[in-house]
Amino acid sequence: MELTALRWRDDRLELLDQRLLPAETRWLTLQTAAEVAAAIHDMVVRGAPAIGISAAYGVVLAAQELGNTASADQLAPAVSTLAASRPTAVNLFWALERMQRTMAGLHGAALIEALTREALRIHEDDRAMNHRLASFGVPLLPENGRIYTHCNTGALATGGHGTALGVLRSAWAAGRIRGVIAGETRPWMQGSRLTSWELMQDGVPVTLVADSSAGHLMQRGEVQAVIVGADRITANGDTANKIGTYALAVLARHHGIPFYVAAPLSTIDPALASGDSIVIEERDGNEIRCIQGKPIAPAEVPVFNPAFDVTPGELITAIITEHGVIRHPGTDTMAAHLATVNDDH
Ligand SMILES: CSC[C@H]1O[C@H](OP(=O)(O)O)[C@H](O)[C@@H]1O
Repeated sequence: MELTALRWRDDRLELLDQRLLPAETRWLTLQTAAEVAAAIHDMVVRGAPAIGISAAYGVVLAAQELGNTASADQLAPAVSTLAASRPTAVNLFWALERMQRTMAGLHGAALIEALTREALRIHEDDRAMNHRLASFGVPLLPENGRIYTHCNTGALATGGHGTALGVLRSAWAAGRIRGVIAGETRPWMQGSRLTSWELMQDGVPVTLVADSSAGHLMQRGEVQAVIVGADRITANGDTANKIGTYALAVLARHHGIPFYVAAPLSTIDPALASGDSIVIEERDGNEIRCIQGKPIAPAEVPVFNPAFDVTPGELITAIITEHGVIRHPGTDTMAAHLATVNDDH
């Protein structure tokens, strides 16, 4: 059975609590929009697409609570609560906007039914889209290469299969690559706790490494390409992704190694001209002072804990979406890609 981070069952949202993986598999059942917003903020569920899908179901839960009084106006507070859960991944706001467009002219049971259909569509579309995205990404990877990836961009971060990790899953299944190197991804350890766990379940050869060894591995010729996900891509191809991504892009450029970003169209934010405008989430300092709640630093030491950084488009070899490949990301190539999408839809 395909691994999933979330499921909609009996009109309730069930989330796999990713804070406990890989030691414990525990599902939480959520009944309100406020519970979903808290789960997103606390990273019970994380990953840009998975955050958007969860927020969409959060709107359905809010509408169910309102019942016959459900309307766009009545749902506005719940939408605002969900929108405030995390600031960087644009998929959250994209999904909420799709749900708001669905509300037009509907009330009560009809509104609840329409919102439920839309949330399920967002969920199913994401899983199908990841497989299409992977089909464009696999041919880009060096044959028999070992590919470095950062953070977690798999089934646990999306509606299923994954973005960057979806490309790697499909590449392994196609016999294209010989394995994956997963960076542990401090401080939240998505690489060690989630990516290595996902890949081992699928029998994909994975080697877990400390983030700090990435340059050494590239210098020794152990890495043939890097592929990562994204949380927000601006009109000129600048890409916000998990903290540490920018350093990997600089290292890859220095060593002449291709650097790919895999992300759905819902992660592209053409309203922002460049990465300078992206809000970078700062998280609690104890995520760095502690590991799994155990102190590894003085309790009062000042901490700076940005959850993301921005990689300039000129350091990215190509951005892979479900619609194709954007080589040499920049304002013109991004606009051309989006134009072909509009032409096809
Ligand atoms: C396809 S997931 C995209 C993105 O989300 C992750 O961040 P977080 O775990 O904090 O939600 C990471 O940046 C992934 O690359």
